[in-house]
Amino acid sequence: MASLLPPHLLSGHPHPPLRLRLRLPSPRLTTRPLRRLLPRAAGATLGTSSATDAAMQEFRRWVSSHGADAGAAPGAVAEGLGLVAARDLPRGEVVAEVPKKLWMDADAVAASDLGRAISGGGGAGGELRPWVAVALLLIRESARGADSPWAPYLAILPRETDSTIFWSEEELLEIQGTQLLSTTMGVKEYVQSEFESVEAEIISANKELFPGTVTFDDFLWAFGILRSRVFAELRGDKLALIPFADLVNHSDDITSKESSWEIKGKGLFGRDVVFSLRTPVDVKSGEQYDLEKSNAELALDYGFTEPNSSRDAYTLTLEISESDPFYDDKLDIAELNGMGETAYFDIVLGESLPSQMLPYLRLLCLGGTDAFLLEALFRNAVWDHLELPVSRDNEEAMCRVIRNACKSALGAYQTTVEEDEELLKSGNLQPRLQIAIEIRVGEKKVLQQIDGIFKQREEELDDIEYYQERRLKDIGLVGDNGEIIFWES
Ligand SMILES: C[S@@+](CC[C@H](N)C(=O)[O-])C[C@H]1O[C@@H](n2cnc3c(N)ncnc32)[C@H](O)[C@@H]1O
Repeated sequence: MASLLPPHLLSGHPHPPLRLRLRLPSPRLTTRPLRRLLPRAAGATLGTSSATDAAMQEFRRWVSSHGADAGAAPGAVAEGLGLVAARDLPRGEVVAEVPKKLWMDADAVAASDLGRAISGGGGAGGELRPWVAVALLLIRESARGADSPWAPYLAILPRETDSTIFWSEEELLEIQGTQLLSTTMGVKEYVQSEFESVEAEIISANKELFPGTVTFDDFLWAFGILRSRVFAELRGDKLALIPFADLVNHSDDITSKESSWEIKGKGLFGRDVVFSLRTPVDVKSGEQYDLEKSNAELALDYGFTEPNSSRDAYTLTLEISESDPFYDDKLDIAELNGMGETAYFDIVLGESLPSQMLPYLRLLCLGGTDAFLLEALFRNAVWDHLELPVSRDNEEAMCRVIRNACKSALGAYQTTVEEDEELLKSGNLQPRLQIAIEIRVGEKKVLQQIDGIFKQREEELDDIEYYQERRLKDIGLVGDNGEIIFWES
């Protein structure tokens, strides 16, 4: 999905070529100018998180008429719209109870004229990915304007968030060199390709459902809405937009991972399905996000970051090169240990390296006189050996390749950590610029941390105990202080 720059190759013999890929940005940005021709529900203001008073009133009425507003009501808050407690709510209190008929999900698609067109048309329509089907429902219902049963909800949806998928080319320049730019471009390319196929197979074949022109930006809007509002656990076929409950904002005070919602039966014989949301803490704010997300993921999905260093992360992508003379053996060993040809390691600021990273790296770098460890004879024990340093050559190659990769990745940023920190200190930054700076400074710090770990390792190369030494000790030929034990004496 993400576009990758050419791999970093470890050249020279006797070590095999090693491929270490850092996800880096595509050289050219291809953002399209924003253009919206799609009709919108009357009364909607489609600016960032701003709904008109009339639209809000209508939405409140709609929510209330379906009995969804249990303990809270929609209101304007610092993060745009949110759920505002109607009274003091103790922990565990129900704040929203949204009946199934309000959800925008696969069942709603199937019951709509869009669903009939998709299934009637046969072919690819019937195999639509759930998110694509719901995205089309959002666009179709927006096109119906006031006739749509979801009109009051559609009218309060933001036109865009600060997610990087909505950034202009100029704004994206602020994250030049970052992994986030690469991911953002990859996501947009993916959405573009999905759009091209639904445009050809569904949109242009059903002009009566999609009057006017549906643009890529409309489709990207729908994708952005889903990405930022769908509850993480409602994936795949269960994907659903739950109006009203999706007004819950993220609060970094909440550390509970407990799910604060459930889908349950209500009414006579429990036949009416509702989405019930509870407060996870004693306050009015709710929580819906995956707390494990890095700042880059928060920026991509929701358009904000958190000033918390444990959210600064960088993903190292390591890969067994197909041109490695030991490719088959290395792949076999990786697979036997639950890994594959490519491995992704998320490195978090202030945390140690993921435990599998060093063994995997040593495996990639294995060659020359160490290649005997790749023989079938060692297959069951080799991973244990890789957990510890194998040889000076191997350990040195591993440090060199990682440090070169860090150096090259760090060279792609336009600013230094110090410059970014100065900018952050100066304050009063536009939200997107603030996000951009926090992301790029965070990534650089993680890269510097990785480089530092391997620099220190390089300095210790002469003092490390390697495989041969451990082996000699194991079989009693070397004493604990490294002296050779002669049985003749
Ligand atoms: C599920 S929606 C919540 C409702 C949203 N505030 C609205 O106006 O429609 C998630 C979006 O709310 C905003 N948001 C939520 N929590 C936030 C926070 N802690 N800081 C900044 N923006 C936040 C972001 O735009 C995010 O994409």
